[in-house]
Amino acid sequence: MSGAALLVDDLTVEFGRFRAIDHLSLAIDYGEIRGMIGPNGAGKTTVLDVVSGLTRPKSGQVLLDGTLDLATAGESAIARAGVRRKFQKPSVFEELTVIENVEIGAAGMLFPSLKADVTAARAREYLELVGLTGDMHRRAGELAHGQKQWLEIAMVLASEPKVLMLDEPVAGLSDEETEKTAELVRSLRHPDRAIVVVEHDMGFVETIADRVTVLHEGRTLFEGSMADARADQRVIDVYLGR
Ligand SMILES: Nc1ncnc2c1ncn2[C@@H]1O[C@H](COP(=O)(O)OP(=O)(O)OP(=O)(O)O)[C@@H](O)[C@H]1O
Repeated sequence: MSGAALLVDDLTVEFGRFRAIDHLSLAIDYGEIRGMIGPNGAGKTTVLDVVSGLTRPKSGQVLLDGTLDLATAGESAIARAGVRRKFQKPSVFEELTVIENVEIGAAGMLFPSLKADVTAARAREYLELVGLTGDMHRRAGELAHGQKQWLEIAMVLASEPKVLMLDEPVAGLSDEETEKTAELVRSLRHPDRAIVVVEHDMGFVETIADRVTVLHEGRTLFEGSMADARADQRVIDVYLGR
């Protein structure tokens, strides 16, 4: 696939009289890893919420493959179309084993009506990818915080998403775990997949993102490489220099 996976077009989101997203337009392409950064309250989570069908905009569209409008589609239709999100806090089935978690997959948890079961062989492949094969028969509840994050990434991957959204994937992780997560996320880049990462750890973002979008007050302040973002005076003023 090529071209835009997600096309956010003139999106406006309001909570009461507060405008969280203000006529935002942006495109995220297949094959890319996009960092979505900006100060607290900039609107990053709100954008992910609209893409996943949790928040309805006042106006505008979010097109998947130029056709399905995620701004009006239902949550499970969005998931069925291949849009998946890993929330900040890991949510795994603590009582099940690591491999059972992947076999069930993220869809099984969020949308029981979706058939997302994967075979044990496939589940092993995903566990290998995230470095958890040695732990596959342990109870998921016994894993360390970082390992739970990686397990949940394997669960989300099991549904082979075209759009993968990661919400602060390295919050609370050690430097070593952060480095491992960066390596993992880079390995997920695929021509048929678009990856969006919201994160405040700029070192992490720099090592994974092809481009970053800096949001500020619900609008795009900057779009380009992380290196150029660091040198941009407006970005320094509202975010990086603080
Ligand atoms: N359900 C809601 N009701 C009212 N205001 C909301 C709601 N959700 C978000 N907001 C407001 O919208 C703005 C954007 O919030 P959002 O969570 O998208 O920011 P963010 O960029 O993700 O910030 P952070 O980095 O702190 O997670 C904030 O001012 C927030 O208080």
